[in-house]
Amino acid sequence: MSNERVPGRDALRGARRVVVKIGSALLTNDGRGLDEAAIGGWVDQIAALHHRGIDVVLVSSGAVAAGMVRLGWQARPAAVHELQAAAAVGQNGLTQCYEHHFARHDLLTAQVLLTHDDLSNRKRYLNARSALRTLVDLRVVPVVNENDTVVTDEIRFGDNDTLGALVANLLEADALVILTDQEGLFNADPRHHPAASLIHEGRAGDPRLAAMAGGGGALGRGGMTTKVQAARLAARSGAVTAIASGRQPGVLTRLIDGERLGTLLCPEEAPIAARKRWLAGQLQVRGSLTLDAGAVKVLRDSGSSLLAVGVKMLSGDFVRGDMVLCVDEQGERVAKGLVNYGADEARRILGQPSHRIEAILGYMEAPELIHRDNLVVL
Ligand SMILES: Nc1ncnc2c1ncn2[C@@H]1O[C@H](COP(=O)(O)OP(=O)(O)O)[C@@H](O)[C@H]1O
Ligand SMILES: N[C@@H](CCC(=O)OP(=O)(O)O)C(=O)O
Repeated sequence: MSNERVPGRDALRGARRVVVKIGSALLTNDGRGLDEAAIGGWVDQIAALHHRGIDVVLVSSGAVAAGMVRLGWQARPAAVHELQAAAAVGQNGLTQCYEHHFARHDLLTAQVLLTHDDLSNRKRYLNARSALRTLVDLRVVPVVNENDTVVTDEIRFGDNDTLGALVANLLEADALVILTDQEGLFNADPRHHPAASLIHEGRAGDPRLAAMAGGGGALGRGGMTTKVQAARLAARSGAVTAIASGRQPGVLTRLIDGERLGTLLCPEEAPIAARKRWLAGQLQVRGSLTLDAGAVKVLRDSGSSLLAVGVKMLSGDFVRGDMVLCVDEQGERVAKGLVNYGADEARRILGQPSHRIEAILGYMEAPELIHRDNLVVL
């Protein structure tokens, strides 16, 4: 065990929002039914992080594997209708198990089942995003899985590593933690190469990693190939990805404490710069804010956050977390960013100093209208 400081590990240490993905092999103890004791242990760690104020969203596989055990099937079926049936049976068990363990910590869970279609269709993407954000704001722990009973090949993610990365993008999470049955990414599959060595840190986009990663075991689907791809996807919105063994005691809390466990894959650029590039690439804006000359100057010259006091007008029907365009009084584009207040609330606090927000709205979501980490100057 090493406590040596490694730069990328600081991003994990400072994480405020984390997506944790747990794979089938771990959850079902290699196919022997849901491993209740292990699940209880991960839930204890997630609850500890939650009580520290860190938002945790869980992406849990295991529906098909748990359903197979409940139905007494020895091998993963190939037929889609049988996979769907197994998933329907197993998802029930998963939900019960998480609900039971989180209840020990007085935490509520919510089952969120998604398909690829839900995230590629703009309207459904926004619905999924606002539902997940609302759950997180309510301090509920969302437990996400693919909606296996309705997926067909065209609309399936196929693996929950990808789903985990897309959820990290959706929620602008700081980190994606993928728990699996190996210590991390090795330079060759350790099941076939016992002398393979662990990669401690790497760049998410490094093509050499993809070459080292192989396919998965009998229960899982994607192996390391999809985990490395997921790290690359997560890096688009600035999230770091850790791949680590779910069997390491206290793995989640130790990772978030910055301990050098598993494999850490970082965005090519610093997380904030990566997030800004991703923001700049988001085409859809839901509204616009007209800034006064002072606000334009501080955004351009000092990279400051945007405060309501510097906004003169707004248009559009946006909700908290939507992308809006900031323009100057001549209508020139100045910046784009994710707003902390929906249009109705924003209208009420326009031109007001931040210390008045609570008196006007009855609560304060954040002192700034757009935080500088979520703002990109054009
Ligand atoms: N380079 C590698 N390093 C580590 N594991 C690898 C590598 N290449 C392939 N694997 C395989 O990936 C498996 C984990 O992926 P998978 O079976 O899909 O698990 P999960 O259910 O956690 O997603 C490991 O058990 C291992 O055999
Ligand atoms: N939605 C599927 C997950 C399939 C999957 O990606 O499994 P894994 O590779 O173990 O994460 C299930 O719950 O069985």
